[in-house]
Amino acid sequence: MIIRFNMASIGKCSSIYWTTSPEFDFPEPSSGKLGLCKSFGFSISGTHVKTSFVAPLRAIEASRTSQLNGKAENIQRAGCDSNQVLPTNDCNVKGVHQMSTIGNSSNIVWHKCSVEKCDREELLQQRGCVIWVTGLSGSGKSTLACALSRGLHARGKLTYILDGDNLRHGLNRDLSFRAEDRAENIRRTGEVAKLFADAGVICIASLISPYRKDRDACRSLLAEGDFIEVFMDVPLHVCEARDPKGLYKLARAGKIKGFTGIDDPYEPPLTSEIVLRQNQGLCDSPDDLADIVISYLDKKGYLKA
Ligand SMILES: Nc1ncnc2c1ncn2[C@@H]1O[C@H](COP(=O)(O)OS(=O)(=O)O)[C@@H](OP(=O)(O)O)[C@H]1O
Ligand SMILES: Nc1ncnc2c1ncn2[C@@H]1O[C@H](COP(=O)(O)OP(=O)(O)O)[C@@H](O)[C@H]1O
Repeated sequence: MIIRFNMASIGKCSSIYWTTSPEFDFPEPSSGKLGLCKSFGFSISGTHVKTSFVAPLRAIEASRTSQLNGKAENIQRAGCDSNQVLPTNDCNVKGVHQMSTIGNSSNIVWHKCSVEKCDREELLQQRGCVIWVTGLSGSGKSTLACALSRGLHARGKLTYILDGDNLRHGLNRDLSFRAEDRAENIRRTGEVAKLFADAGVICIASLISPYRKDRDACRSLLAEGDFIEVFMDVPLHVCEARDPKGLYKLARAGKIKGFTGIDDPYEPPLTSEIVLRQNQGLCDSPDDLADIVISYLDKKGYLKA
């Protein structure tokens, strides 16, 4: 396993690192692994013919409210009523545009396409969701995220990691570690994670995300069950003993202010879907921890369409 840390100052943040996936071998591609096509049967002159094509999909079925993430403010989308039947190719039905005001954006209209989340899921043979890994710095979030991505990849499942450290190199480079900026960091990441889930991807977000209300706000962006919170329940003294980047040492010495767990709060989840904690003072290996999460996904039906 090769993990290299390069300390950097990006935008308003200092002491952040790019997290590299431990190197791993990709399995040989096997035909049909991702199940691109669904087989449909039809008859020609009484002969049953099987054909394969990407399912044209549920235009007729119109939209499911779960995919509209209806909790995200009062968005009424053109032709998106859950009871309304849309013609196959008609993404924007004329005359039914519904203007909305969302945050500071007014006069905006939701554009819908007949290729939807479930169609992408059919293609990928998995269900899009967000695995939200939270915990103190050094609790093993990034390591778990990589092990999970590796384990799922080996099973032919498409994942993408949104790592807090990494996002602060780009999308979130303008944010500091003040509570408001952490909240904005989590909000943006939650929105991006939601898009990945909508794409049918199993999105693994790994951020300290110290505030319960910020994590809960991300949960509320997704359909019931699609936000899976994983709490790395590793005590501060263990994280501090690990201190792979030397940040706890700097925080104890007062050289980093507002460091989570030292002079900044961490609110543990109260009802997370999965808690990963030490057994009698010993941590399971990252692969064993990843297997716990993979079993959960399997049990809940996320590893098939
Ligand atoms: N003040 C302070 N507090 C906590 N962490 C700090 C701080 N300054 C820098 N770092 C480094 O930034 C990484 C955490 O970034 P996140 O985006 O996950 O943080 S947060 O969710 O906005 O709280 C975190 O990475 P991880 O160790 O992977 O958690 C640290 O390396
Ligand atoms: N399950 C584990 N058992 C033992 N050590 C671990 C485990 N997971 C991670 N570590 C080690 O703990 C340190 C912090 O892990 P990391 O994934 O960078 O945490 P975080 O992303 O939460 O800051 C690293 O040195 C890593 O090798």
